[in-house]
Amino acid sequence: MKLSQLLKTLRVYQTTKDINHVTVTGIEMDSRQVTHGHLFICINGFTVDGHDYAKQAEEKGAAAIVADRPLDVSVPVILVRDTSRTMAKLANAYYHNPTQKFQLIGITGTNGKTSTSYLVEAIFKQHKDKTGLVGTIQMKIGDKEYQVKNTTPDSLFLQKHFAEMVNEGVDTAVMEVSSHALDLGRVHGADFDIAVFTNLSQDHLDYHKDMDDYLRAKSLLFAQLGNGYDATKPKYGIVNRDDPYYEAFCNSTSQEVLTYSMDHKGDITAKDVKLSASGTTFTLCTPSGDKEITSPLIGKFSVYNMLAAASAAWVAGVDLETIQEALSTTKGVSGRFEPVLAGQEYGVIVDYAHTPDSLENVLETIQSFAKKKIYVVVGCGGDRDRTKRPLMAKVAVNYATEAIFTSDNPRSEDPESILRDMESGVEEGTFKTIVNRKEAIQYAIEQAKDGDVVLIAGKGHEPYQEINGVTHHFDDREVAAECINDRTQRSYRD
Ligand SMILES: CC(=O)N[C@H]1[C@@H](OP(=O)(O)OP(=O)(O)OC[C@H]2O[C@@H](n3ccc(=O)[nH]c3=O)[C@H](O)[C@@H]2O)O[C@H](CO)[C@@H](O)[C@@H]1O[C@H](C)C(=O)N[C@@H](C)C(=O)N[C@H](CCC(=O)O)C(=O)O
Ligand SMILES: Nc1ncnc2c1ncn2[C@@H]1O[C@H](COP(=O)(O)OP(=O)(O)OP(=O)(O)O)[C@@H](O)[C@H]1O
Ligand SMILES: N[C@H](CCC[C@H](N)C(=O)O)C(=O)O
Ligand SMILES: [Mg+2]
Repeated sequence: MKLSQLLKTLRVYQTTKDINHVTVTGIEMDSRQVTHGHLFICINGFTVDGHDYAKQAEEKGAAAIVADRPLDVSVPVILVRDTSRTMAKLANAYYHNPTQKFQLIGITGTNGKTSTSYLVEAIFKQHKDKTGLVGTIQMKIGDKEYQVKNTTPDSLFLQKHFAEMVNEGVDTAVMEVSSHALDLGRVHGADFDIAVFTNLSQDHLDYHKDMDDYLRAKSLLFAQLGNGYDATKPKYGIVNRDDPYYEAFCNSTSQEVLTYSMDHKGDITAKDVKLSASGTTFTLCTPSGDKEITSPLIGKFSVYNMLAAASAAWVAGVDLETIQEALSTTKGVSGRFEPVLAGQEYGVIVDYAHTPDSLENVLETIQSFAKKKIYVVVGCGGDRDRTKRPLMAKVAVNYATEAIFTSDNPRSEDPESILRDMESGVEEGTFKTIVNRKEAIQYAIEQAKDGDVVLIAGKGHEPYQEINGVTHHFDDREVAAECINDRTQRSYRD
């Protein structure tokens, strides 16, 4: 593509050299990936400054470089104010505005994004759409799966894969939109048709200054709904009416908003909700009629996720029978309230709860059906929100018969000091600390008796544990199954 053509998408920029004859063969933000003819964009990151790699990009064949300051290179430099946002604009233009060519549903909120996204995917699959999905666990185009590093990847990765979705004939894509992504402009230029808000509670206060700042970032998804695109195309915001922050989301968009609710009046609601250890039934009430839903998903929070997904589908025009069929047959997502079944007589559940609110939701659910004792194995991630640590510890102690504090992903932090932060939220003598996660899981499983439940929280689907910058293979489900089998074998021998 001619660079001058690509730059038409920017209003304010300067070039250090004539660019009329420059053609670019791709856009790259990582100098190590640059090949001949690429346009290299310098991003000032959290770890290093991409401007320091401009020379390397030139040596590797970059045809031009986008920067926010003059550089000592001989290829043309395009000077802009904000290279991150410019990258989103350029990527969008380079891949020919892919998100205008299919329906895009964005989901934001503290908890439930991944769970809701798979429900949305299931409904649109049932509707015979070809689907795309971007989120914490993976990216999918149809049934093809791709690994992702971030819940919401950078704009370059996103636009490139949105273009692939167009080529693969995707009709509807659903994606999780993290607060980091919104704040850093990773979804800048993505043309969302429907924006869904699940809920807001404390998380990520390492990155965001305070809850107001976190809310501001989250609400950007609603703020960008329909901005700068074809005004005749309907856009909708979908908001959880029962969340204390619902008004802020309603007020963040100029588009029409629909609410879903269990406890208030809403456009889409759930009535006669029956929760049990084996699943959930409720009546889905919509402006176009009611449907009985019988779902294998467990817990009140799952009803919220189903309401959010049903609302997005309903507003997109999916018929109620299709929504009913999909919700009734869709099983849980990997690592979300996932039972470990190894023939034991006590329950073992692996769950991705890593915030105070999600931990409380999951424990409330377990408490409602647990016949006897509840053991909770939980830790908190290193290099992340420290202030949620004592709160998570408190929730665990409040609900558990025995709470076992352990390591999650300590990352670069000292595991012991993360545990001290957790312990500061609870009284001495109300918990046990076992730093090694495997030993903590083993301990809980050894205690459990017939009818008890062991919750292993925080890591869900993650197949690794990051300790001191090194990533080791570690899967809570595998470790739990090993511990159960080990105990069973010993009991045969005794
Ligand atoms: C804090 C944060 O968001 N960091 C993201 C950021 O990394 P960074 O700023 O450290 O990047 P950097 O290493 O400083 O590099 C800066 C620039 O120099 C370039 N570079 C670097 C080295 C080199 O040799 N040559 C070169 O050109 C890099 O390609 C980059 O363009 O940019 C990277 C590329 O897009 C991201 O993968 C990375 O996410 C890291 C892995 C991360 O953990 N992010 C978390 C906090 C996050 O974003 N989480 C949310 C989910 C939260 C939720 O649960 O809701 C998410 O959406 O994933
Ligand atoms: N609607 C909900 N409200 C509260 N907690 C929920 C809800 N849905 C799921 N959870 C709990 O939160 C955990 C994480 O769920 P999920 O992965 O769907 O959230 P997420 O928003 O994608 O999280 P992340 O920000 O880490 O990507 C689940 O394992 C469950 O414990
Ligand atoms: N998306 C979340 C994942 C947390 C998972 C938990 N296991 C941890 O490592 O803290 C985050 O980046 O905060
Ligand atoms: Mg997620």
